[in-house]
Amino acid sequence: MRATAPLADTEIADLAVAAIHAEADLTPKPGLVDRRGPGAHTDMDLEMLHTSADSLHTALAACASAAAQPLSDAELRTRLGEIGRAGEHAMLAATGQVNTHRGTLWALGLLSAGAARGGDAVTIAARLAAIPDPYASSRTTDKMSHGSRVRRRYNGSGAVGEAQEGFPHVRRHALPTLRAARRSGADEATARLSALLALVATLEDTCVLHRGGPRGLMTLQSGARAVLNAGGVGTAQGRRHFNALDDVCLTQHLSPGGSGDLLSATLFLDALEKRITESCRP
Ligand SMILES: CC(C)(COP(=O)(O)OP(=O)(O)OC[C@H]1O[C@@H](n2cnc3c(N)ncnc32)[C@H](O)[C@@H]1O)[C@@H](O)C(=O)NCCC(=O)NCCS
Ligand SMILES: Nc1ncnc2c1ncn2[C@@H]1O[C@H](COP(=O)(O)OP(=O)(O)OP(=O)(O)O)[C@@H](O)[C@H]1O
Repeated sequence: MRATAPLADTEIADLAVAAIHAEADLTPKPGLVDRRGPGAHTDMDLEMLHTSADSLHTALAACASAAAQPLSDAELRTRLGEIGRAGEHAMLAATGQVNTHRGTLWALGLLSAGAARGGDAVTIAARLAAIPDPYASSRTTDKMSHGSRVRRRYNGSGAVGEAQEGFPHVRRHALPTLRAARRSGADEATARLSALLALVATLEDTCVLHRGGPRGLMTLQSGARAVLNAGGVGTAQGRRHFNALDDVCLTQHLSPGGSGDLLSATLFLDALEKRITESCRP
C-alpha cells in the first residue's frame, strides 16, 4: 500500500470492524460460519460473529490511537500486546468464551496501528510484528493455543510469520484476485469468494492443520485451487468444485479460519485504500 496521511483512530476501527462483518456475512464460504449456518463449527454462529466483531472496535481503535502517539516502535509493540490481550478478553466475554476472532484481532490490530502511524500500513505492521513482545512469556493462553502446538509440530510460522513477512498471502494472492475478479465483471460477493479461495489455496493455515493435519491442509488447498482453475464459482465447473470443497469441509470437520482472518485483512486494506484515494481527490 502506498504512503499516505494517517486517518483518525475511530475511522480506522470503523473500517476494520466493517471488514470483519463483511467477511462473516460473505456467503457461501467453505467450512466457515456464514449466512447459511455455522459451517464446520459447533460452538459459534453468525450472530455471535457479529457480536464479536463489534466487541473488537475498542481494541482496534486503541491500537490506532497508540500508533498515533510519539512512541518508539518498541514502546508501541509493548502497548499493542497489552491492548491485544485486553481485546481478546473482551471478545471472549462477548462470546461466552468462544474464540471467534483471535487471529482477526492480531492481523487487524497490527494493520490498524500501521494505518494510523502514517506511511505504508503493511510495512509498518510487519515491522511491529517482528519486535518481540516483552510480556509474551507471561501469556498463559498462547502456551495452550492450538496454533502454538501445531506450529511446533509442523514447523509452520502461522499468524505471527504471516504478519512479520508483511502479509504476503494478502498482497500476492487475495488483493490481486479480488481486483482481477472485479475487473473481469464479477459481482462483489463472487470477487470476495475468489479472494478467499486464493488464500485457502496457498496458506498454511494452523486452524486446518490442527483439525486435519497435513492431509487436511492439502485437501483444502487443492480443492480451492480446482475452483480457481475452473474460472471461479461463476462457472458451472467452478461451482461443482466449490460444492465438493464445501462438502469436504463439513464431512471432515475442516475450516480455513486463518484464511477467514486474512480475507478480513484484505477487505480492510482494500477499503482503506479506497478511503484514502477519495480523501486525496480535489
Ligand atoms: C500469537 C497470536 C497470533 C496467537 O497465537 P497462536 O499460537 O494461536 O497463533 P497461530 O498463528 O497458530 O493462529 C492464531 C489464529 O490466526 C489464524 N491463522 C492461522 N494460520 C494462519 C496463517 N498461516 N496466517 C495468518 N493467520 C493464520 C487463525 O485464525 C488462528 O486461530 C496472537 O493472537 C497474539 O500474539 N496475541 C497477543 C496479543 C498481541 O500481541 N496483539 C497485538 C495486536 S492486537
Ligand atoms: N467466518 C468465520 N467462521 C469461523 N471462524 C472464522 C471466521 N473468520 C475467521 N475465523 C477465524 O477462525 C478461528 C476459529 O477457528 P477454530 O474454531 O478452528 O479455532 P479454535 O477455536 O482454535 O479450534 P477448534 O474450534 O478446532 O477447537 C477464529 O479465531 C477466527 O479468527
